[in-house]
Amino acid sequence: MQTNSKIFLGTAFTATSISEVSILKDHLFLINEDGVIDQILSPEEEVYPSIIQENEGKDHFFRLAPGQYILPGFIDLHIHAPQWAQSGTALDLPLNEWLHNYTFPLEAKYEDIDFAKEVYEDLVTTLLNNGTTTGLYFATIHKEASYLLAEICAQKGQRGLVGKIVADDVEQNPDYYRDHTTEQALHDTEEFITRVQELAKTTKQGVYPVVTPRFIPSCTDEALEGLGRLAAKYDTHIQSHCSESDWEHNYVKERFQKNDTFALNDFGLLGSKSVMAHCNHLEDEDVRLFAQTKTAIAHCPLSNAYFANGVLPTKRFLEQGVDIGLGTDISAGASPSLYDNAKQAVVSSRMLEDGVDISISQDKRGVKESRITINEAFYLATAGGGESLQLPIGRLENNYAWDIQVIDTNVVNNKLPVFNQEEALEDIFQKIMYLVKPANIKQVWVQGEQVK
Ligand SMILES: O=c1[nH]c(=O)c2nc[nH]c2[nH]1
Repeated sequence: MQTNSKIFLGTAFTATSISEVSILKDHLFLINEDGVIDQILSPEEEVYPSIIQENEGKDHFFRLAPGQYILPGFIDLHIHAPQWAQSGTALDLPLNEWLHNYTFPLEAKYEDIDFAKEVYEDLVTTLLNNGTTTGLYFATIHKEASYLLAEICAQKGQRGLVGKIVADDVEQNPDYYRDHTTEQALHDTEEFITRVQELAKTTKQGVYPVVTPRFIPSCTDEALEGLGRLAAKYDTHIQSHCSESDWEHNYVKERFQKNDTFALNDFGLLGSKSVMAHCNHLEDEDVRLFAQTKTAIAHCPLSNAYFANGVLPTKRFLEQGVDIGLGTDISAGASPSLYDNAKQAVVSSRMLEDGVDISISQDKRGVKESRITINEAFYLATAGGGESLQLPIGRLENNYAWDIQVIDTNVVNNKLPVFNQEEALEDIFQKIMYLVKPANIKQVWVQGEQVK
């Protein structure tokens, strides 16, 4: 091993397929200077005892305590950073009214860089404390505050993918919160991309600029076209909202006589580095287009309960070959925790399968074979997020980044109900997924560096 590298000894869980979680009991994880997993050794390997003997007690050797476990860090595919300031409030209106009555007035305040600093620092720290090692963020229309968010991710050690929002349509956006010309919106986006790409050169874990049309209703055709061109020119990630609610889905159909997916594709906004939030209203041809273009979905189950007018058929879309990860969608989803969203993804899928209106006969009430398991929700929060972003993250495998959370099941203020020292590790894993709180997340590491 190279010098200055790190070695971890402990039991870990990692997704090896959409439905399978592999248990790496008492394994050694050898991490290189770039913060990448170099080797994973099981106790059966010949060199295993000698590596422990040579390294135990040194600064770079980390042995987990009894009751502690390693999980990959979570990957949050959809966060509205400015909306952290209203999380847990203002969820009483449908999407378009919510945007105009609460969200645009709040986001307009991020012209004030001091306000942005206060909120963004608190949010990035909170997400790290919840085990989120990578975040895909919408900022606001303001280029300075958007850049500040990328800087804060860089400083705090989180892998941040950040977009300056574009919203230039005079009809759909209020005067007080709008890109005032399309040219300015595209110019600011290009400047933002090049500045963040410069910042990335000095950031171990990576920060990435993301081309971010808020959603089709916010943008003129010229802006959407220009953003497609910028994404291609700089090979950036792309994010937006797609077919989220009945209102939004129908608005796009009326404007373009086609669905969101095909309109976005015409503007060059679908592709292997594109992540579209929600997508609850996709039809079969839309799903095929996503699979063909390798466009991913950010599934935000808590938010969907308020704004989507339906449940994402996660199981079916996964079977149709679409990459899917999980998003908190702060603040349409009030919780900063992907644990909460993983649980909700399971719950929502069960309700979709069974149906909810008992006045309808049982055989017609639900959508058969829709349920997902907690293993599948774990896949979405980890490996699925990595696939969606096309980054080597979200799995404990050679050549993946050492982005992990150390879970302590024995903390005083949230001890998990493990009473039998011989309890099956499969069951302990499920208890972790259902019951962990930030207090249990003892350490967080990103790209081989400790950030909590
Ligand atoms: O959940 C959502 N949050 C938003 O901020 C937003 N903007 C457009 N569509 C949206 N959906």
